[in-house]
Amino acid sequence: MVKRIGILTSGGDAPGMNAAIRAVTRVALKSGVEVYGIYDGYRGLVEGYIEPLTRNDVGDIIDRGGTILGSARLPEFKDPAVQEKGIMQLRKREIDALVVIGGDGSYRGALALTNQGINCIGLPGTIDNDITCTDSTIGFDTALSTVVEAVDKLRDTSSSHHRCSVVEVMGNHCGDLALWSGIACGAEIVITAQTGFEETEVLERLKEFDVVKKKRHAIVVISEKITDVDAFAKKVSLNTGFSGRATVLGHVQRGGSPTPIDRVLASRMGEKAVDLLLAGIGGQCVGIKDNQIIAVPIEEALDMPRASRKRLQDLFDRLV
Ligand SMILES: Nc1ncnc2c1ncn2[C@@H]1O[C@H](COP(=O)(O)OP(=O)(O)OP(=O)(O)O)[C@@H](O)[C@H]1O
Ligand SMILES: O=P(O)(O)OC[C@H]1O[C@](O)(CO)[C@@H](O)[C@@H]1O
Ligand SMILES: [Mg+2]
Repeated sequence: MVKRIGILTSGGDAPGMNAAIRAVTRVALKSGVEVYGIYDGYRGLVEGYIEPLTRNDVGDIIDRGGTILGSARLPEFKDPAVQEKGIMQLRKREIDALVVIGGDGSYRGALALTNQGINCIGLPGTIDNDITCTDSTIGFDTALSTVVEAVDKLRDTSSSHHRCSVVEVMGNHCGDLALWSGIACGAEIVITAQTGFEETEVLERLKEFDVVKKKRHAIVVISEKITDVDAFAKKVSLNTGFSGRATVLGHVQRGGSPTPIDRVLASRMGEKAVDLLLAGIGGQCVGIKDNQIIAVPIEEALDMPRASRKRLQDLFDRLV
């Protein structure tokens, strides 16, 4: 029977991580399990930056963005010798299981620990929505709201000045933030790793929005890591009737108070993580499918091909 669990947040932070920390802590404490907060992700695990969490420690945080535990990226954690140091820190404190809130990279660390005898459960805390086994990750809905609010504002000023706003959004290699916000904002063009990027074709389409459709503005939402948006905006100015402006939304997308949807999702997922650990289960990650909270082996989750977004992309095309 598990007596003491640890919890850490790892990788890029995401709004709703605090709600998950709160849920895990409170559900565990109510089940008679002690909870230890591990600070700064796997770095804190390896260095022993670990403190007990009480019910009050996780009070007043459900509405707060970021993570009270701090997060970090520690590439060295791929090394089994470094993992061993983390395991020693847990054994010293008789912590026998762990909840890891993070993205796919963090899940790989959780899997490695599970394979060495520390049961870990992964919760999908990332704005990228790039964990295939779940319809939504914790933080995606909030980041999407942030993007939508920003793009709506850019549309106002773009319209006034007959401009094309090229808006770069995060997502790592996942185009969900771009596609969802493109639909929600009525963007003219969405570019993701899945759509591909043919510069001359995009410029031709922009000319058509200007000359044929007589649009006062054009919004191009583009996923990060595809092209240099400043250089592309200059080409828009040179080759179309719009004057181009690039906006990189950047880390503003990672902050802010989580939406109610993210708070509830995080609470439901946190509860599931504790229930799995209480049942002696590790090496799984929690997801939501068709509004049901599920658990999938981490290995399977990491191997799943990304779900096709063709239907949503087709919808976007029909709405333009
Ligand atoms: N193969 C691996 N084995 C062990 N640990 C890993 C592995 N890959 C990543 N990690 C650990 O997980 C941390 C977070 O991974 P990563 O930077 O990929 O972010 P993430 O969890 O995918 O979140 P996000 O992509 O949302 O920022 C890494 O810094 C490293 O400490
Ligand atoms: O905060 P950092 O380390 O610059 O990482 C940025 C990356 O993290 C994320 O915000 C979350 O994975 C990605 O969208 C982005 O590519
Ligand atoms: Mg990732």
